[in-house]
Amino acid sequence: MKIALVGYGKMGKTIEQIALSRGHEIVSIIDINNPEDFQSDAFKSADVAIEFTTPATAFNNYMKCFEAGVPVVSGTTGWLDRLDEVKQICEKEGKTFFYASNFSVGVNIFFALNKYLAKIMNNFPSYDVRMTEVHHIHKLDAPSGTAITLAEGVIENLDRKDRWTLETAEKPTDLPIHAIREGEVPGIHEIIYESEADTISIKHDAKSRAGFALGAVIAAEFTAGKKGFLGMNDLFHF
Ligand SMILES: NC(=O)C1=CN([C@@H]2O[C@H](COP(=O)(O)OP(=O)(O)OC[C@H]3O[C@@H](n4cnc5c(N)ncnc54)[C@H](O)[C@@H]3O)[C@@H](O)[C@H]2O)C=CC1
Ligand SMILES: O=C(O)C1=N[C@H](C(=O)O)C[C@H](O)C1
Repeated sequence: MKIALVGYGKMGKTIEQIALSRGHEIVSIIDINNPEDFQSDAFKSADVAIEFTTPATAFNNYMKCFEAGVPVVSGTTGWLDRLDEVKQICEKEGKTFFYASNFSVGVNIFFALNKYLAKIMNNFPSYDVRMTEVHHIHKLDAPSGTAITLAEGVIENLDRKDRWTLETAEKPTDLPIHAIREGEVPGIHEIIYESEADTISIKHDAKSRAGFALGAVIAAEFTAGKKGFLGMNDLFHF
């Protein structure tokens, strides 16, 4: 498969290694200094573009990929206020877009576990819930996209919570997310339920970026040749 990389930072470089090891060809690499390459024949020849850039640049990159007729797989976080626009473009204009706040298989198992635990906790009101996420100091957004997805999973399934907040809960129905930035941590997410009697927590701790990158390449293999708005539920049928 012919892959274009949009964003050649920590994730772009890890994805390149994994894509090559799975027999794919990297036909174009676009970073901040060569946006004109979106119009190149090499970029247009790609079966799929894998986009990992920044919250401020992702949406514009998607539009450039769509204009070039190249399906997009993206994991960039912090831009989801424009998610509905992208979904509408896919629906109305027949474009292809695969999004995941976290591509790691382990985190997607963890998402399912989080929802199940939240459902159980409806019967146990003595437990309050909070979340913690830890990432490297270079990360631009807080809370992480994964933490937001986890918070949405709790809110959809636990009747006593109706929104997430960063750091402090303003009312009992808030789910607070504590975001820590330290060293080169690839990503840790923990959901903590605490009562007077005890604490129950579930935690995912990424050992490196390899799991995210492998998931993104598997998603790209799945996406090539498909139409519409796609996500990890389409891939793994959770
Ligand atoms: N969904 C997932 O599984 C994962 C998502 N991420 C997200 O992916 C994004 C990127 O993460 P990293 O690679 O660690 O960041 P990074 O900072 O190492 O790389 C970002 C790259 O994008 C480039 N860039 C900036 N503006 C651009 C533009 N207009 N066009 C093209 N390239 C541009 C930068 O020069 C840089 O090389 C972040 O939003 C992060 O939260 C990171 C890991 C996993
Ligand atoms: O910026 C990162 O590094 C990561 N970002 C994603 C997020 O915001 O959830 C996924 C992963 O946690 C690493």
